[in-house]
Amino acid sequence: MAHDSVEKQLNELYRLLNQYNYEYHVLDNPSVPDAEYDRLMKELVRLEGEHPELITPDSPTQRVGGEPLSAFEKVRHETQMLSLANAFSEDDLRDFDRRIRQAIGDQFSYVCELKIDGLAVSLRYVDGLFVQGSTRGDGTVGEDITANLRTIRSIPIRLKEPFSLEVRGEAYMPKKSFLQLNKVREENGELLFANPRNAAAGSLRQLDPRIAASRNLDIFLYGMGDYGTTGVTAHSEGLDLLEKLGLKVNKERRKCESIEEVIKYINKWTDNRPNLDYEIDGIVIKVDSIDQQEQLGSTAKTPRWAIAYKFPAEEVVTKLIDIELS
Ligand SMILES: NC(=O)c1c(N)nc(OC2CCCC2)nc1O[C@@H]1CCC[C@@H]1O
Repeated sequence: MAHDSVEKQLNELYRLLNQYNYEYHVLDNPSVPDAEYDRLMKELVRLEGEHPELITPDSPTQRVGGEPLSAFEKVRHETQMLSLANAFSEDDLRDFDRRIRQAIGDQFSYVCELKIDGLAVSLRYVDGLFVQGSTRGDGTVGEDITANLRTIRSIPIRLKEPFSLEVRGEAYMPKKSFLQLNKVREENGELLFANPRNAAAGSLRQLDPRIAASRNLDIFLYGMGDYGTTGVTAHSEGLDLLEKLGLKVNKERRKCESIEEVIKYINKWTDNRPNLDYEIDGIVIKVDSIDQQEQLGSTAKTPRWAIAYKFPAEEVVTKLIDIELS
């Protein structure tokens, strides 16, 4: 390496560090020990220190931005970020299924996804480079939280192929990180977060990206702003494409050929939910074909081709608070 040009050395370090970061944070399957990653990162920091003019925004050293922002800019979403109508029972699911069949007939498939209990966000990539990230907001206008989203290690700064697309997903805080964060806050006499969703939302609304970087946030992507240029004809294909590009997509997704299969999937995850290391508040059910989604259309706020089955709210064990009788 010593004789290569500095640019070549930098590019090789980018390539290795991005690959190892992807294996660790997206595949959860590192091929080298952490010490090797740290050694290469130190080497990159040293080399960039000697040649600061060669530092580029997609360098692995640029994930955690510099100064805190004074405020968040507004971002208008190219296509509206819809929310979901809810189903609370098997009957609600059968009504949903009946409405679909009345509209497009019986020849269609569903895709079921775990409903991640976090904060809906949008990531924009241009020629493969992560250029902007924002909150869903009211579905039309959100807040620019690019600096905070860059700190999420499972978000690639550069896609594996130079696609320009807008992807949507749920940023979340893993259960373990939530418990650890509240333990530290309790020790420091600070207010505790009520649940991982609030902790994730609170972390992404920090103006100082170093705070967001310290919160061990993660993300699952679940869709695109529009499938137009990708040539994808089904939602399930779209998710496979996002995975191919290096984005983190939840592996528990499942194609279902009938509402019966959907109900079996829901029952499986009702029981298995405690074993996940992130919180889910339900199951999202979507018609798979993009053409059929377009035939079904949307209301002002929610698609007619998707619904969220919500788990019954767990009985909240209210901790008896000893009230000091003054
Ligand atoms: N939270 C989720 O895991 C999730 C998901 N897996 N899939 C979708 O699909 C969108 C696409 C069209 C309407 C909803 N949305 C999700 O969360 C939504 C985002 C906004 C409100 C819900 O949290």
